[in-house]
Amino acid sequence: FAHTGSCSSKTWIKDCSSLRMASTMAAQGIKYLGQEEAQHIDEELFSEYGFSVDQLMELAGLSCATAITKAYPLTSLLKDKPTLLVVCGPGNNGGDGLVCARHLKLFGYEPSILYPKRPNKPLFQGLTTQCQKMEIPFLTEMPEAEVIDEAYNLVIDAIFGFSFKGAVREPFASVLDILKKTSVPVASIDIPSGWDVEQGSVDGLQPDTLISLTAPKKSASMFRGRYHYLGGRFVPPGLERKYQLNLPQYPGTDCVLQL
Ligand SMILES: NC(=O)C1=CN([C@@H]2O[C@H](COP(=O)(O)OP(=O)(O)OC[C@H]3O[C@@H](n4cnc5c(N)ncnc54)[C@H](O)[C@@H]3O)[C@@H](O)[C@H]2O)[C@@H](O)CC1
Ligand SMILES: [K+]
Repeated sequence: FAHTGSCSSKTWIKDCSSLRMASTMAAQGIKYLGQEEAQHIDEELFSEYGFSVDQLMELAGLSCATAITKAYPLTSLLKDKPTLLVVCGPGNNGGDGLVCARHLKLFGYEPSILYPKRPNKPLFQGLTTQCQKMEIPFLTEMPEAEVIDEAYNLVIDAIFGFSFKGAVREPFASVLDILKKTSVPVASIDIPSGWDVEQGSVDGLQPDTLISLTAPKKSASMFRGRYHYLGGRFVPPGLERKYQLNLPQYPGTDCVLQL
C-alpha cells in the first residue's frame, strides 16, 4: 500500500484531520491573556471552581521560588551570601512575593523584604508574620540603587500584577525609579511592574526573568529578558477549555515550566 500524499480512505481522512487539528493547536501556541480576561479567570477560579485566594497564592509563590532556583541556582550567585531583595506591592502580586520569599528562605537563600503598603487583611498579616517567624528581615525603606547592587544578588519584583492600571503612584513610583537604575538582575512575578498589562512599556523595567502565572499576559510578548517561566499549575481542564488557554504540559511533577 503506497500512500500518495492525499487521504484516500476513511482511515486516512480521520488521521489527516486529527493531524491537521494537532498542528493547528501547536501553531496557535499558549494563549496570551488580556487584562480583563486574566481578571475573569481569577474570579472564576474562586467563584466556580471553589479555590481560596491563599491556596492559589501558595502555589503561585512556590512556582516563583522554584523558577528562581532554576534561573539563579545558589552555586551561580556572585556575592558571598545568597542575598535577595523581594519588593512587595499592595495587592495579591505582593502576596505572591511574600510566599515566594518564605520558600526561598527554605531553599537556602537569604531574602530581605520591602513591604511599604500593607493591606489591613488577615491574609497579608498572616503572610507577613510567617516571613517574620522565618527570620526574614523587613527593610524600613528602599535602599539606593548602588546599595542594592552592592548587597543583593537579585531583586524579585512582586509590586504589581494583572490589576495594575494608569500611572504609577507613590511610594512605588520612586521604588521603580530606583529599580530601573540597578544593574543586578530583576525577576518579575506575573508582570514587569509598571508595565501596561497588555501594551508593556518602552522605558519601563527590563527584568532578566519573568514568571507568568496561570498563562502569560499580552505584554509578555514584549519581554526581552533571558528566562520566561510559566507557573501556577492549578488550572482545571474546564477553565482551560473555556478560555482556550492551550497550556503546555508541565514536565513530571514540576510546578514551573520554561517557555
Ligand atoms: N489568578 C491567578 O492566576 C492568581 C493570581 N495571583 C496574583 O494576583 C495578582 C493580581 O492581584 P490583584 O488583583 O490583587 O492586583 P495587583 O497585585 O496587580 O495590584 C493591585 C494593587 O495595586 C494598586 N494599583 C493599581 N494600579 C496602581 C497604580 N497605577 N499605582 C499604584 N498602585 C496601583 C491597587 O490599588 C491594588 O492595591 C496576579 O498578577 C498574580 O500575581 C496569585 O496570587 C494567585 C493566583
Ligand atoms: K510584578
